[in-house]
Amino acid sequence: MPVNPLLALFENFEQVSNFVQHHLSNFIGPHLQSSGLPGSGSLLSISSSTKAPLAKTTSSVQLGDTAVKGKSTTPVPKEELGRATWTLLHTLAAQYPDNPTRQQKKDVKELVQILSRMYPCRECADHFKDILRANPVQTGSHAEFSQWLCHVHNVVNRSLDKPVFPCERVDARWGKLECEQKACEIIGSTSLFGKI
Ligand SMILES: Cc1cc2nc3c(=O)[nH]c(=O)nc-3n(C[C@H](O)[C@H](O)[C@H](O)COP(=O)(O)OP(=O)(O)OC[C@H]3O[C@@H](n4cnc5c(N)ncnc54)[C@H](O)[C@@H]3O)c2cc1C
Repeated sequence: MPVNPLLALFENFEQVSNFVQHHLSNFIGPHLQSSGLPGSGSLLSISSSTKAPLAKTTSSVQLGDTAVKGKSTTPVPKEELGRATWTLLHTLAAQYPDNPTRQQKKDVKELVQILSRMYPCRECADHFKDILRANPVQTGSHAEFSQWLCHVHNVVNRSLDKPVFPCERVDARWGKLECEQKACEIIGSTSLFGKI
């Protein structure tokens, strides 16, 4: 029986997506979905355009023999993707421990490298690769990682003629998630599992 090439494409996409989700879940933990992000309307926000409309969805899209329910039909704008990605990275940095384990340092480095290869905006990914070459990721502690991230975000800001963010205020802008009983603590934290 002939194989539908679209099905093969979807299977590949699903594998990549699962891989990225697996890496991200190492940092965010299983409770992110039920938590709100703090500070999204913060006074320290330097952007005036944070309310991009969400991509439209349809209840059912016909693709050959396959019905894909609830999938987005509108491409995500570069700006929206950027805001979502920075939110993920800064929130992760806010939760990154003062004394990370070796595994956590390795994971965060890998995550950043994977982003620079797989970020779904080619121009941005290539730009980010150059930035990483000049600014290797700093993972020694919460302060190191969040300041490094603020710095590289500012490098991108400058290249886009956006205002530079004052990095001494990064902890005020990007707080930790509010979760009961340390439920948002990233997996592998020294306090939960001991040092690796
Ligand atoms: C890795 C990466 C590379 C990108 N490269 C490109 C590119 O080459 N070309 C392109 O057009 N777009 C690129 N983008 C998208 C771009 O950076 C913005 O996300 C997008 O233009 C939307 O900008 P924004 O003004 O809404 O705020 P964003 O830059 O998305 O920032 C979101 C919020 O973060 C806060 N913030 C801003 N700067 C900092 C900082 N330094 N530290 C901490 N918090 C801060 C502000 O409150 C701001 O509202 C890239 C995004 C990422 C994640």
